Amino acid sequence: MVKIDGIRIRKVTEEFFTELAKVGQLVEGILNDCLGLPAGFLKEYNNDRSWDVMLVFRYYPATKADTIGAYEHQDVNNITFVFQDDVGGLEVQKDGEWIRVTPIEGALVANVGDMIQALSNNKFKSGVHRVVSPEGASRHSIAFFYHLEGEKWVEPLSHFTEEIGDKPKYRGFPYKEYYALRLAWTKD
Ligand SMILES: O=C(O)CCC(=O)C(=O)O
Ligand SMILES: [Fe+2]
Repeated sequence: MVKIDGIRIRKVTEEFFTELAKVGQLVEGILNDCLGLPAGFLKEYNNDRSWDVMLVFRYYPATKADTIGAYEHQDVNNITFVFQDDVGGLEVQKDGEWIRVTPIEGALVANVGDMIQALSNNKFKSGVHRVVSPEGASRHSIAFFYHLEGEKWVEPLSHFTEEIGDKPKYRGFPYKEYYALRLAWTKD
């Protein structure tokens, strides 16, 4: 019988969550600089961590009828971090081709989400990805979704629109509106 130490699991999970939120801030700072935004802009804008979520997944082995663990999608949030085990299966789309994200021990996959795409007026695109079901084994992964707080107003930043003479490709919206639409869409 497996003995489960609930208190320890909770402690480790909370520590892990806290550390991943810090990684989120770090990578967001790198994106901020790569996008040419004023220093600390995204940090100040995305200053509420109450919508961040961490999920643990188990993907069952492929069957004849079912070979996809997670269908092609883009993440709704700012940045997602994925730890996948050595079974693999995560794929990212580039120029219409699916490219395998090879598992590397200890590596963290960082995925740009829809909010970075909207804020940057498509300068950085949200990555299209999927998970193919493993052959003859189950796959496990942990995903940390670095979000915006729901009330946060999202619109293409002036840096990528009026300042360079480009039209906004998106209207402004509160993040929770888009999030609710995407959740409803996933349930269909
Ligand atoms: O399990 C994975 O590797 C990725 C999961 C994923 O793409 C998602 O939950 O949005
Ligand atoms: Fe995803």
